[in-house]
Amino acid sequence: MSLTGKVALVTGGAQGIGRAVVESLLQSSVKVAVVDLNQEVGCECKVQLDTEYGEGNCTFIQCDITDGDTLKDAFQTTVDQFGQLDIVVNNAGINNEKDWEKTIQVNLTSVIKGTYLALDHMSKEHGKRGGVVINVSSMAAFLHSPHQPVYTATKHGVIGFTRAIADASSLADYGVRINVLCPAFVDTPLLHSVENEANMGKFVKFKDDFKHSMNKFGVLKPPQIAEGMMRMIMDSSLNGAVMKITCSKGIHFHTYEPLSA
Ligand SMILES: NC(=O)C1=CN([C@@H]2O[C@H](COP(=O)(O)OP(=O)(O)OC[C@H]3O[C@@H](n4cnc5c(N)ncnc54)[C@H](O)[C@@H]3O)[C@@H](O)[C@H]2O)C=CC1
Ligand SMILES: CCCCC/C=C\C=C\C(=O)C/C=C\C/C=C\CCCC(=O)O
Repeated sequence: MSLTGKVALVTGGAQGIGRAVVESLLQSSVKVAVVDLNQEVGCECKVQLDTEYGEGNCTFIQCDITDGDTLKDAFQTTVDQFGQLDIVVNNAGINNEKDWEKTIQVNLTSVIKGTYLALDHMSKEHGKRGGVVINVSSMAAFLHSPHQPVYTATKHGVIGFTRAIADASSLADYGVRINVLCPAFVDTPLLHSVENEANMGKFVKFKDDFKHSMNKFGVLKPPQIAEGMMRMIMDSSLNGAVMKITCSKGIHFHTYEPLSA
């Protein structure tokens, strides 16, 4: 897939993994809508991106992705401003075991909504030209970490939803590839939330165990995740693919046993 002239929307794009993805897209001459809850960080991000990549190539849209109408407006604003939509990265996520229902809303429900909105704007079913969606899960989807039961559940859910809707896209010829990316630990503000009782609730007592895991498995940098993301966006053979990124194996794909009768 050539990226020249394409338009992307990245949720949670103002910092961390999303910010690294936004920069990689801008480096490939993609126009980008940065959709994020955090007004202050989002505005700072926009100023820095304008300085580095030139004005008119990105926009910041303040949006709480858990508010369905606001998320819908963010998609429409992107299309109104840049004329089309080709790439959607449903990246925004939180770690909050205390307010675990919010974690489900942000990490799973909003990823589903973001995927359906992406299909509204890109699917051949709606007379559009096709495109690509990448949903961000986590290596937590392959573990059963006692520190983060609901976070883990949401990340399992993102994989299940993405593989199923990718099959639907293929069967119904939506022309939209839908893939999922699962990073191991990445050095972002989210990773430091494990220190806080406000995030971890009663599981905060496991924080030393968690730090032991980080030491054991290592911590990636956001540009390493952006590299995997760009591969998934550009490789037109990928639909329903589950990419893992770890310190030990780098970028690789999860494989599933075929079902037997
Ligand atoms: N940092 C890590 O170790 C790993 C992170 N991930 C996943 O990667 C994704 C990005 O995480 P990080 O960059 O680490 O987090 P981060 O906390 O650094 O950045 C997340 C961004 O999402 C935004 N956001 C949060 N709630 C939102 C909402 N309701 N509406 C709109 N924007 C919202 C935040 O304002 C922030 O800018 C998440 O889905 C996370 O679960 C996956 C594996 C490892
Ligand atoms: C333990 C509490 C974590 C709270 C959430 C904070 C960060 C989230 C991180 C992730 O999503 C990644 C979580 C787990 C997987 C990490 C590493 C597995 C590496 C496996 C390997 O290298 O083979």
